[in-house]
Amino acid sequence: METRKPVTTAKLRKMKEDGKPITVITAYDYPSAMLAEQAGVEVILVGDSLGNVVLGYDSTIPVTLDDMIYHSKAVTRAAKSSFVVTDMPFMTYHGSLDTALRNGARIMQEGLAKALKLEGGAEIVPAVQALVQAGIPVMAHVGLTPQSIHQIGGYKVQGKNSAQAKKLLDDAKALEQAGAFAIVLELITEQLAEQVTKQLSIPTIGIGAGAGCDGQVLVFHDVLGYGADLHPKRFVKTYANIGEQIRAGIQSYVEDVRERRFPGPEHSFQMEGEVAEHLYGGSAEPKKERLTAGSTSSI
Ligand SMILES: Nc1nc(=O)c2c([nH]1)NC[C@@H]1CN(c3ccc(C(=O)N[C@@H](CCC(=O)O)C(=O)O)cc3)CN21
Ligand SMILES: CC(C)C(=O)C(=O)O
Repeated sequence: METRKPVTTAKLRKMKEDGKPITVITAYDYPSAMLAEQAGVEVILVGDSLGNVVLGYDSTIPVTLDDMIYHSKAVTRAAKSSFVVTDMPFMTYHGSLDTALRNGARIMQEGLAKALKLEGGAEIVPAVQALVQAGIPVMAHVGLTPQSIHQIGGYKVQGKNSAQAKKLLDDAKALEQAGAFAIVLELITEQLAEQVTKQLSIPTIGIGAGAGCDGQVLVFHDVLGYGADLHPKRFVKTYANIGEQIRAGIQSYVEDVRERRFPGPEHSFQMEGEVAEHLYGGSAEPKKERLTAGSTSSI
């Protein structure tokens, strides 16, 4: 069905040059990645936001390297042509470069991601350089960096005063210089994001950063209205309400079982008459109780 050529970093760069918006969504498992792939996104991000939306933590800090690898494995099995980027989680690319390289290698070799994403500015340039020199594409991430939430003190717009805006622009340039192939701009003003986008030649991918970025990323569960951690956020647009559909579906199932409407004869297997005869001397008629209750199941 999907005949698209695999997306590459070169293609993303070309899209920026051609002014074509780059589409990115997170995914954390096989079916969600399969649906994102079929919908035609260029990039699937295995974000450490899985800590919030899949694992039920209240930040991304508890997410481990093994968590990221486990979810990457499921996503990369489904993503035939989308470019899969996986977050390096909290504190796995700090300290020695050797540790950053070893952790990055595990995500690439076991998770089969095509690139890694790292949060931070100039301070992570050595880690970005080391990974890029090892042949790994790196996506940078500046602005609101949720792994530093306790230092930042809240999920609020970053780079608002001129000194902070200048620092963010300098960080972005340093990350491009270090070899990053793209950069996420999270929760910054539209004007600052436009400046960064103009001054860099690598694509900028915005979340809560306005319309001037080269691409946009949102969290799967936010886009679809699916489950936990869904207090409304200004920068999110919700395109479906699958949480409601899932709850209603489960409720119908529960009611059908309680009212003996499920399973119906079409979901059940009948014994051969002579086996029934040998077993209990009866006929192989389906259960009486169910016949009187009737079946209302659809499909
Ligand atoms: N479900 C989900 N979606 C995300 O986008 C997301 C996560 N989880 N977890 C990891 C980080 C955390 N993120 C967040 C979380 C909250 C806000 C938030 O409440 N923002 C306020 C803006 C506050 C201000 O005006 O400064 C908002 O109303 O959007 C923003 C980003 C983005 N990431
Ligand atoms: C929100 C995106 C950019 C992210 O970093 C994540 O999903 O963890």
